[in-house]
Amino acid sequence: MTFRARELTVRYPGSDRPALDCVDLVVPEASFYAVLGPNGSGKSTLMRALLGAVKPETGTVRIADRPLADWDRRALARHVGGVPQMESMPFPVSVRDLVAMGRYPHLGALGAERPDDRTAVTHALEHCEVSHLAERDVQTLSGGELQRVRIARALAQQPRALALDEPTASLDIRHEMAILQLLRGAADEGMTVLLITHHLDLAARFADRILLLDRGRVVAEGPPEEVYDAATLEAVYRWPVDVRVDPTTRSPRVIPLAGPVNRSVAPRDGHPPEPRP
Ligand SMILES: Nc1ncnc2c1ncn2[C@@H]1O[C@H](COP(=O)(O)OP(=O)(O)OP(=O)(O)O)[C@@H](O)[C@H]1O
Repeated sequence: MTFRARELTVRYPGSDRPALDCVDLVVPEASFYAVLGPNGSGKSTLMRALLGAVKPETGTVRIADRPLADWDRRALARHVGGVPQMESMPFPVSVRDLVAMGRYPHLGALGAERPDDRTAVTHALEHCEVSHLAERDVQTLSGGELQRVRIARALAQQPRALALDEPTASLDIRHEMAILQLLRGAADEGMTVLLITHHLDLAARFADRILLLDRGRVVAEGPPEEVYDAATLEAVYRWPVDVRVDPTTRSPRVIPLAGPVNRSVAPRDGHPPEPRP
């Protein structure tokens, strides 16, 4: 499934500047597409606009060549999944039941689970290595465990396109790599994966294409080797960097250099901090 946006502009109520400013993008079918950019550059807003969660001021979104507005909400939920950056868990619910919610758009009129639904839930729990937590209340999970459960819910949905907003932000190295490999494999098998991340090196390693946003605008778009230009990244992130090809992964690696600010937390009048007791 392809995501297409044309001249997409989103402005939040009361805001003097748009969060997204005339953004064009094409996320090709069966690709792994990463969206990068500094804090507040519009990445989450782009994901919300592509999934119909915020209404653009101007511009259009098409999913699988059909305007977003023409999609039946239930059909859209069957085909397109999303893992938002944050989500509160206000009610006690077991991990298995939360992951099973990913099956809702597929259930029949009576809402009864079929063997296919149970298999999808079991596989999703396994893929995200949370089967051992299946009976736990989600409110008792650690940050990384909950993150993996939320990804499992999206996988249980078996969408044809999946958008994820910083899904590995609280994961350790093993689980982060496992999830990225899983998403890469899903893209190779036909799923369209849209990933928002701050991990420049991992994005370069796993993604086919990168969209770089700054202050709501597209600064660069293309394969990682093209987008990862040191001068461009320095200008966007306002921090000096070096870009090298990693000899092991053969993908670009961004090395943040010593920066111009925040070198010390000592008081500005020159007095050293009080000694600790
Ligand atoms: N609901 C909202 N109401 C008003 N302004 C908002 C709202 N959501 C986001 N914004 C603003 O829109 C801009 C883009 O926010 P967005 O969350 O899309 O950035 P982001 O690139 O995902 O940032 P981060 O890397 O910090 O998650 C920011 O200036 C933000 O403060």
